[in-house]
Parts: sequence; structure tokens; C-alpha cells
Amino acid sequence: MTQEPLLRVNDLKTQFFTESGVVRAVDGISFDVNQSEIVGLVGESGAGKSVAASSILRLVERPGEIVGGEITFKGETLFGLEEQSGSELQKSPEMLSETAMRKRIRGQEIAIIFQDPMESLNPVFTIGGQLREFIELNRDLDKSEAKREAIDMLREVGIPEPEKRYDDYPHQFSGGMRQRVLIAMALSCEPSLIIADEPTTALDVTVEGQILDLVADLQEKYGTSFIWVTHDMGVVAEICDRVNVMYLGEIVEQADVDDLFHNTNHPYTQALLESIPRPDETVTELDPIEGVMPEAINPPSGCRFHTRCPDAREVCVHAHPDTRNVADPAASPHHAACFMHDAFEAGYWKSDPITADAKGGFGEGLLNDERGGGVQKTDGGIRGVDRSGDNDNSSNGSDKHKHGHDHNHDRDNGAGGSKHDE
Ligand SMILES: Nc1ncnc2c1ncn2[C@@H]1O[C@H](COP(=O)(O)OP(=O)(O)OP(=O)(O)O)[C@@H](O)[C@H]1O
Ligand code: NI
Repeated sequence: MTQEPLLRVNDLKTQFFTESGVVRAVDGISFDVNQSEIVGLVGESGAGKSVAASSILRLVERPGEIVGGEITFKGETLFGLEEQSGSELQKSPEMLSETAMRKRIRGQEIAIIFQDPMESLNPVFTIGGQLREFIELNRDLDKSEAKREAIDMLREVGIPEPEKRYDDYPHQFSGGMRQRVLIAMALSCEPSLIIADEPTTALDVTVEGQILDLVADLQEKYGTSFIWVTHDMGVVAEICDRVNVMYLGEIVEQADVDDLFHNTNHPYTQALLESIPRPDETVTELDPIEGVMPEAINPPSGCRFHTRCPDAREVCVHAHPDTRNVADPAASPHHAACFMHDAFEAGYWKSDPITADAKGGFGEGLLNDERGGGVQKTDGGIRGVDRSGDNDNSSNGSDKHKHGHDHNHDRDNGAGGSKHDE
């Protein structure tokens, strides 16, 4: 791709300085977002997806801090460090000021949508009033123009009878409708990029399908780029053009969506894909990925996934794989951080497979799940993780991924087709 990407994230590192140590939440990730594409950030709870998303807008709060890397957007530096006379790294003089971020970038150029619309909507004001005020503040429109625009936006995102619903309060809207309002709000300033942090995870599958369809339509109409954060490979299949798979603060695989699904190059991605239930089977347990993701405060040596990887060998315990292009040079790039590929000369194939013991007991049965295989459009995956402990990811209980799979998984009658229906 010769064209400059809209957003470029290069070697981004974000850490939390806590009493128990430094949490390397995002540990050197690089990815691009081009004009008009939907780029996925996918991985289990605690992988660093939300921290990566909020780092882009410089919304990370203490004790968190971006400690390395560079973020550029339309040629401007949202974040950058520079070596000063000593060896101290300092904020680059090119980096946009906090005022510029607030006035020009957030909301206007890059909008963000969170999972819980009630965090973004004030319960004591009407839906229409909030949308109108947001439009008034961010665009050069007077009150009545802003109101007209707000109603148009509500109609655009599929709110029936928007003139009437304009005066409703948030609690009078369903979860799906509230999420549509946030999409309307995000779109109302015509941003170039929308960051969506699991906006459909709390919704039931049918409503989720409708929202994903809406987003796909709006994306086509407005040419907006998206970063879509999700647990769910089914969602990735449905709307993403390119995908970054995150594990413990790192991107372990990065590819075009079809390539990622049909030519998977990392065992962790494989495990995520095999955790998607098939629509023709009734599945009661959706968690074939054994073991808990280790903590970002003290990640495993070598390849961070080796403690859960069915393909791990000695070399994986001791050396850390960077992320390399493993595709044919003539093909579009496909990056993976796994020693089994020829792009690495780590001696993987000569190295001894490691036993479950050496892997801390997580190795057994990681991927021995019979229902795996095949790329199916479904809802499940490992989504539905209990969000109640969201601020406490570092203490993932071993049953963390066993929660929340009791909602409706009957996607067959759901709205929305998939690029990957077979
Ligand atoms: N305020 C904080 N203080 C300390 N650690 C934090 C803080 N916020 C996030 N972390 C840690 O950073 C890591 C990444 O968290 P993040 O929320 O980005 O994960 P995620 O991939 O978005 O997970 P989820 O799917 O549950 O939202 C986790 O280890 C988490 O515990
Ligand atoms: Ni998150």
C-alpha cells in the first residue's frame, strides 16, 4: 500500500504503574488503519484491547501512561517521543497539545463508542437533547439546525419515528436503541475514524447482528474507518477487513480477514477460531481454550502464549518471537509471531516439544475440542465474559470465561449475513 494510512500506530507501549508492579498492558504493538476500512482488535479479556484503543485518543489515566511508540493520524503526531540530549525520552515537539486533542481530534476526527451506552448518555436528559447539544458543540450549527440534524441522524441509525423518540429519556430506549444513539452521536461530526470498544457485546445476538449490519451500511455510505474491538471472532468475520489478534499486550497475528480465517498462522488465533461454536450444534460450553491468560504484570518468558500453546517447543520457552511477515512476498502481508514459520530461524522444528508440566499444566487439552474447525459465522466465540470485573482483569479467576454464555445463541434467524457463511 503506497498511500499513507489514515492512522499509524508504531511500537505503542502503555503501562500501568501499580503497587504490585508494572502492568505492560500494551507492549509494543504496531498496526495501520487505512481510509474506509474496518480493522479488528481481537483477543481475550485482558489482552490490552481497550488500553490500546484509549491510548490512541490519549485517554489513558493514571496510574497508566503511554511510555513508548508513535501514533500518527493524517500526518499529525497524536503521540511521539524523542531522544533528548541525554538519553532521556521526551514528548516530541510535534505532538499535538492536549487542547488540540480535545478541540480538534476527539469527537471531531476520531470518535469512540463504548460497550455501555449508559456511561456515555446522561439519564436525566432526553436522547434528542443530548444529541442536539453534542452536535451544537462540535459543529457550527444553531439550535434549530442542530435539532434537525439530530433527528436526521436518529433516522439514519434506524430509530423509528425519530421526531417522537427525540424527547424520550435513555431508559425508555432498549440497549440496542441506545447503542444506535451512540453510533448517531459518533457519526454526527463526520469523523474519519470511529473506535468501537465492544459496542455490541452486551446485546443479544439478533440485535447485535442488526447493529453490525447498520455499521456496515453506514461505513459504506460515509467511508468512515473503524477500529473494532471485540472478543468475538464471529463479529470479526462479519465486519472486519483486516484483523489484529492480541495476546497479553502484543499483536500475535495480523492479516486480511479472509486470510486470517483460511490461512491461520498463529496457534492462539487457531484456538480463538476453534472456540467459535458451529451454528448447527447446540453448545453448552463455549470455552475450549484451556487455562487462564497469564497476567500482564509478569508475562511468561519467551513466547507469551507458550504456557497454553499445543505447539510449544523448547525454543518458545526461551526466545521471544517478534511479529514477522510470513506470507509469500507477492501476496498481501500476513504477520505472525510464531517460531514455526520459515521467516524465523529459531530452530523450532529441531527443538523438543514441551510437556504439559513444563507449561505449568495448561497444555493438556488446549485444542482437543471436537467441535472446532471450519470457519462459521456464529455469535459465540469467547464473548460473553463477565464484564462485572472489568477493572480487575489482572486477577482473572480461572472461571472467568465460563460466565455469560447463557444468552440467546440462536443466530440462524438473526439479522445480518456474513462474508464467511459457507
Ligand atoms: N487502571 C488500570 N490499572 C491497572 N491495570 C490496568 C488498568 N486498566 C487496565 N489494566 C490492565 O491492562 C491490561 C489490559 O487491559 P484491557 O482493559 O485493555 O484489556 P481488554 O483486552 O480490553 O480486555 P476486556 O476484553 O476485558 O475489555 C490488563 O492486564 C488490565 O488488568
Ligand atoms: Ni476491553
